[in-house]
Amino acid sequence: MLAFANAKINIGLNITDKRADGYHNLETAFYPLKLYDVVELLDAGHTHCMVKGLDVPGQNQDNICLKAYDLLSMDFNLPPQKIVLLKNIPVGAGLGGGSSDAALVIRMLNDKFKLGLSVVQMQSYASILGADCAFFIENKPVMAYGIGNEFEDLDLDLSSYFKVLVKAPVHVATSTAYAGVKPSRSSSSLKDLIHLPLTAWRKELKNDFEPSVFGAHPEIEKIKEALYASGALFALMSGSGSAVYGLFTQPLKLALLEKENKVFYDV
Ligand SMILES: C[C@](O)(CO)[C@H](O)COP(=O)(O)OP(=O)(O)OC[C@H]1O[C@@H](n2ccc(N)nc2=O)[C@H](O)[C@@H]1O
Ligand SMILES: Nc1ncnc2c1ncn2[C@@H]1O[C@H](COP(=O)(O)OP(=O)(O)OP(=O)(O)O)[C@@H](O)[C@H]1O
Repeated sequence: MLAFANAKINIGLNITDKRADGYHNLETAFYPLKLYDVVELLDAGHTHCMVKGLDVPGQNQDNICLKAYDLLSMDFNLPPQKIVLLKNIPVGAGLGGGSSDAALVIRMLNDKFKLGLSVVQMQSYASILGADCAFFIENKPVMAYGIGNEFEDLDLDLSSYFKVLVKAPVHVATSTAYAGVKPSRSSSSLKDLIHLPLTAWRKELKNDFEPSVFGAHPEIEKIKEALYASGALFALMSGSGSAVYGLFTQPLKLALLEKENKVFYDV
């Protein structure tokens, strides 16, 4: 069985407070992108993971895909599987690639072995593996709250915009990025602001990770500036970075940015 795990972007991200368990409450919008890892499940003599494509830091045995398998194995009698991951979504980019792979493994195991799990049950398994993992079970635009695993439907369609994603050669670890932010409650809620015309987003929407991540890596801020200078209606760093996206009315090529960065078009 073979399936595709998509990336996400955050459209606005307010970090509202730090919780007693060390995690942070936030308010964000998740939007799925057309940028994919590929996951294949094959029956095998023993369960293991093979990674191809982009380098994933750490050992294959620590891959989050195996954590997803192990989690379901605690409740179901699953035959051993070889999990082949073709990694294409940049890592340490704020695009949720690892979380998406893990959510996809849960969905694939549910289908392949007819486990009968509901969406809510799969979301609750996914939440154990990562804060934003549950989003990838349904993969539809949502407002997210709590630690990023409480959802409200969001009526948002960006399919008419040409989306460009730029990944600087910098790995930003999520935990380091959270440690750099001082949480604060915003006076206006993102849920209201996101329904303003897209041309107002530049002034109204923010990502609370940007000040500290841009401070540590000025080249990421330069990418955002370059996207605006090239005509983006809206540009923002995704999640904890380092990827930055731009929304354009027309297709374009950003040859200068391609020199130093990986640029993905029409995502
Ligand atoms: C930055 C975002 O991509 C925004 O959507 C997500 O919040 C990241 O979610 P994620 O990668 O699934 O995060 P996890 O793998 O669960 O957590 C990684 C680390 O990030 C921090 N973390 C994560 C989520 C959250 N709401 N508060 C946190 O403080 C914690 O230090 C945690 O140890
Ligand atoms: N399948 C996977 N894909 C990506 N990273 C993985 C995977 N499995 C384990 N990891 C570990 O997770 C780390 C990436 O997590 P981090 O939160 O820093 O990045 P991210 O790009 O925001 O991704 P995510 O939101 O999916 O966690 C990697 O350094 C790697 O050690």
